[in-house]
Amino acid sequence: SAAEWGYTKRNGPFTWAKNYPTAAGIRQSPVDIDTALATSDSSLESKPLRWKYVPQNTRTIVNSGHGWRVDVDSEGSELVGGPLEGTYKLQQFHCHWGSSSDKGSEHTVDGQSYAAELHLVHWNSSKYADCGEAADYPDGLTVLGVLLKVGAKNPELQKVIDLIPSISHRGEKTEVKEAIDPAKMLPKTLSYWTYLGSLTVPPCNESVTWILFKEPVEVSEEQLAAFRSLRCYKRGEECPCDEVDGLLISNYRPTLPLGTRELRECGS
Ligand SMILES: Cc1cc(C)cc(S(N)(=O)=O)c1
Ligand SMILES: [Zn+2]
Repeated sequence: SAAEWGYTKRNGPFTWAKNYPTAAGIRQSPVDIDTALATSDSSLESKPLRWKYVPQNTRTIVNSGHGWRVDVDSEGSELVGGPLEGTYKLQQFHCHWGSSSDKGSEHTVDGQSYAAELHLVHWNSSKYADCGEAADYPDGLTVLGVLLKVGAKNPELQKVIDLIPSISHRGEKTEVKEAIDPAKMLPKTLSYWTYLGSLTVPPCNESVTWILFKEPVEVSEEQLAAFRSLRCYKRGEECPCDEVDGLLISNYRPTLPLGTRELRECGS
């Protein structure tokens, strides 16, 4: 419907606050990472970030109309340590990109955009029953962010790309037959920045502890082009968005002010 949020002039990030007032809050994401502001924190260094994923638990990939999303059976996964209290479980992962590879990441670093950004969404299973409930609490969610830059073809992400033709239109979904290992999409060095923020999509709940790895991971131009071949409208319907024939060529939210929030870092 026309009211549906998106990334075009008519329904894009600058219109979201109309229907989703939280989008105008003071704990919003993404933000520009001003590396000079980051404070290193010994407590982060003393509790290394640790994760365990079950590749066989990656279930389905869906075209949400806002991008692709791989839904995961949370059982057996866990993320602990670093800034986190308790255990978080993996719920889904997805990506944000731009119409050309000079932009597309959601977070920027000292004003620099990357070509894309991968998000692994986790929910606090120590305190809440599921992701939906957790999304309503300030300590409910944690998203691991990975900056993607143009380079070599990413073999693990290629398993996602191979499925894109079968979810070309909004609402289409398919089984993930070949297990995708989220751990293989993370950078080698585990240095990261962390701050308290929000979902970067409506309703923009202010319930996310962001952990953004410092080291970018490579993805090829062809793989980025595949992301941009997704359509934002349903098969058989005409294109509601004023994008080039409804292609999802860009789905990143511009940065919001960090304000008085603390930005911490772990590792060089
Ligand atoms: C829970 C959730 C859902 C979606 C679609 C996207 C996010 S994000 N971009 O904040 O990682 C979080
Ligand atoms: Zn995201």
